[in-house]
Amino acid sequence: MIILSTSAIRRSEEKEMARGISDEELMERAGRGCAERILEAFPGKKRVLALVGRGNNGGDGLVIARCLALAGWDATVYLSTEREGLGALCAKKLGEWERQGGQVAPFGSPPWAEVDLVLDALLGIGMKGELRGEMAQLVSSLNDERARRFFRTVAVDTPSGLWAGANAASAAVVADLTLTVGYGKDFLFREALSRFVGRIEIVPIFSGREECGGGAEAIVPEEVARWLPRRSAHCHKNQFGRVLLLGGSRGFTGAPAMAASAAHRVGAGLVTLGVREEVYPVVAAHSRLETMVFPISDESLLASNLSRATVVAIGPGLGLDRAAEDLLALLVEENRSPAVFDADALTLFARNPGLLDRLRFPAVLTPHPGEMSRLLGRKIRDEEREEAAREFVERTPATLVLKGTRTLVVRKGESFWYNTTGNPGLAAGGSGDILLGILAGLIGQGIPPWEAAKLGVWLHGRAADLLLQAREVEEGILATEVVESLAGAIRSFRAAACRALREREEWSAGNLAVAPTTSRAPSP
Ligand SMILES: NC(=O)C1=CN([C@@H]2O[C@H](COP(=O)(O)OP(=O)(O)OC[C@H]3O[C@@H](n4cnc5c(N)ncnc54)[C@H](O)[C@@H]3O)[C@@H](O)[C@H]2O)[C@@H](O)CC1
Ligand SMILES: [K+]
Repeated sequence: MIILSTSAIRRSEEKEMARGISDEELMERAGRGCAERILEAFPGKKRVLALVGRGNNGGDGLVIARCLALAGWDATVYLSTEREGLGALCAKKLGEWERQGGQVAPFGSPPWAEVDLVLDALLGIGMKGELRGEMAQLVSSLNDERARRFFRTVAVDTPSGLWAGANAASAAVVADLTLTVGYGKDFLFREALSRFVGRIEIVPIFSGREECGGGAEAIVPEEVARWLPRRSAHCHKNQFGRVLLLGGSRGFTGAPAMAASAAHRVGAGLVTLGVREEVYPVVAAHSRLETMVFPISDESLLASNLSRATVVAIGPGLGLDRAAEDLLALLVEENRSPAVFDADALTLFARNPGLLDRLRFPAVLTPHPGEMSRLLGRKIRDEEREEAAREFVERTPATLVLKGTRTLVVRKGESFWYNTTGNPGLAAGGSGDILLGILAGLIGQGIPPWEAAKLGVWLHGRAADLLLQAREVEEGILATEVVESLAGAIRSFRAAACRALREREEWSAGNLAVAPTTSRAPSP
């Protein structure tokens, strides 16, 4: 899904209106689409407080509140301004809300107590400059209350206070989830602003499609669904690849086994794991029974596994000694299948950059910011991620997966692709090993590395998001649990693809122009 500037999004809105779609219908599409995603992300009946601003962002918030109330949630609206100050469409949606029996909290005192979720529909892309006046105070209270009452905040379109000129020190809403409307908005994907934005979902509202963005794309489920097609009933294990994983040394016995589990769980046909002799018995004993473990020191086993592999992944717990260097050099010379490089393999490339130039097979490199800094020989700040990534891929045909809150996938001549899934629960040991295994498992099945990289980072984050949804705390999400959540992640991109089809069918049937007529008071 393309990522655009605010002004380009405004132009898309104008084009849609030129097709005969009113601004009210766009608001209904936006509000209903957001509500559906909120109901999915926060299961069970919740208490929601919708903070409503004067413009169309506030109008979106009122449509969302209406939909949530109709779904049985306990919804309350708080207006950030006196009623006379509301824009026309926002005032109309407020009228619909009240006719439905919706509650409006008294002006001046937002009822923070006893809410599970706060909806930030104060300001969207109509925001100009840094926050001012009472709005700045309201946003600051919201952030303080979130910190002490532990509710979740969902931002509608943008976290209020963020705009193209914002920086990490700007006054803005801190959201757990941002539901952005239409297309991605460029500033939302900046790593330095990710602490405000949280997870991003894009809620499509335009029937037409912009062909060309500003050189950046968001990885969204309805698109990644294409890259892992349904299996034919007539299939056998060799069609799903032979993954060869190499790593594991003293003190690092879990990493390669976790990577192997992840490869299995995304559907790899066969997974072979080569580890150092000194840890071979330990890794063989605690790996999954499905994984075939062998000691790398057995040269004939290594050679035969290398020749038969449909993908090789190397790095987790590999070590940085002479033996690790030799293994990497051997791989670079002998391998002809696609390969994924992570962890110690990246540090070894940083020490010996000439090796990277000798790759004669498709490669994916998955550095975290520290490893990226090592590869480029200088420290990379959040603001420099894109520039550094571009500089790196100019030198090599490899696909680069630059990890971060907004993991970036890029290769020479292509747009930047930003991941939209994942949560702070992934900030724990083992996450990178799981991602490596996912990527290897997908590539091994014949998915081209460039697509597999985008699909893989999405799946990895989504698996963690499903865990967070079920546990409601980020703390203590284990990498092994993320592996077991991968089936749910696969199901969820298929469900999203179905939803995208249904939304388009509803729009073309033209049944969203007005609010539902069913008058039903929200639950008390
Ligand atoms: N662009 C589109 O295609 C669509 C936009 N929609 C919604 O409409 C929003 C844009 O609506 P509007 O243009 O009405 O603008 P907003 O609702 O984002 O905000 C406009 C108001 O914000 C106030 N404001 C601006 N800068 C401020 C500052 N620095 N400090 C304090 N207050 C400030 C002004 O009083 C202005 O009236 C989008 O973000 C989205 O939520 C949707 O309804 C559907 C379609
Ligand atoms: K907002």
